[in-house]
Amino acid sequence: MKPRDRLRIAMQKSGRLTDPAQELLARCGLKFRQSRDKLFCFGEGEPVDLLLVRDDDIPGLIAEGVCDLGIVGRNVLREFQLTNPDTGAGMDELRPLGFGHCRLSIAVPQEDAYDGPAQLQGQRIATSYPGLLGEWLRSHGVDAKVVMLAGSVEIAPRLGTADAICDLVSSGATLVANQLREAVVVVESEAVLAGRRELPLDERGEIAELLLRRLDGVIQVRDSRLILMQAPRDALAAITRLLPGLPIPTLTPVDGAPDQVVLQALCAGSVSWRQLEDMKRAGARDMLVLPVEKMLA
Ligand SMILES: Nc1ncnc2c1ncn2[C@@H]1O[C@H](COP(=O)(O)OP(=O)(O)OP(=O)(O)O)[C@@H](O)[C@H]1O
Ligand SMILES: O=P(O)(O)OC[C@H]1O[C@H](OP(=O)(O)OP(=O)(O)O)[C@H](O)[C@@H]1O
Ligand SMILES: [Mg+2]
Repeated sequence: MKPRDRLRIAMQKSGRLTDPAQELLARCGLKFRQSRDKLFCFGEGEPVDLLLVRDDDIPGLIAEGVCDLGIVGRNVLREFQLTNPDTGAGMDELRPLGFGHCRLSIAVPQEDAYDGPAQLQGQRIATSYPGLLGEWLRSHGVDAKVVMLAGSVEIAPRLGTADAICDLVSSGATLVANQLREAVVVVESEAVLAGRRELPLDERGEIAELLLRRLDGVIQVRDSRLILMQAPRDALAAITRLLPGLPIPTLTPVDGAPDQVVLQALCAGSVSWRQLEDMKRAGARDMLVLPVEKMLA
């Protein structure tokens, strides 16, 4: 393979992870020129290009060295690692990304009660995730038959081809529509940044490090709010106790009002109206709550 000096990131071409992944990369300052076939996007500014593919292909592309990093569901990454132990061993989940939340769960027909793993002994379980299901069954000492299906897994019990299923669940609506009940969670999933455990030691490694630092800055502040207010000094203790995430505020004196300060704090999580009203009752005024775009410590 020809050596590359540009970093290449794989992401889903079209699906649930596409928009949030694109938005995340944009927040990291990456801009791409879309090529005509829209499978390869050349990065403008930073030497980082994008490959748009089926999500199932992402771990393999990283393992083969075609891409350096990928944005993919933990469910897909782990399944690849379990079913490709040799190539999958050097791969890692570098960062959880906080979107694409779902879970891989075992579900049984609604009329069946679920009273533990032993109930699945000898049953046929339909899934697109034989690696993850197989690992769960082994670790719970259950001997069951794994029935592999590429899609529409939820219909298998009604067709009589399986007794239970193991598939992704988000709202649970698909399970209900197929008269199934969620019995047990096998994996909690979200989108992750996947990559090889050892980043390349060359220029690409340096770009990857830079990207990881930017990503950390974006992830860290994504749910944060900067709060500004004026407050009497003697109310500071009470107000600080009301700040979400209990941050240590920065205080600035107010000219001509020695008993007052301007308080600034980075709060983890949003600040509700109720919290603002409580702070106002404690003596705060002129409160501003601002979203935070980036952070570099
Ligand atoms: N309700 C959900 N159902 C399925 N996956 C979800 C859900 N919510 C989040 N996800 C996550 O989004 C990922 C991509 O889901 P999507 O349905 O877009 O994939 P796909 O149909 O396999 O797409 P592709 O065409 O790329 O193969 C899943 O692997 C999972 O990690
Ligand atoms: O708990 P819910 O919110 O109902 O989501 C779960 C369903 O979503 C996914 O299917 P998707 O809609 O992507 O269809 P597909 O499997 O045909 O791609 C998944 O395979 C489940 O069937
Ligand atoms: Mg797929």
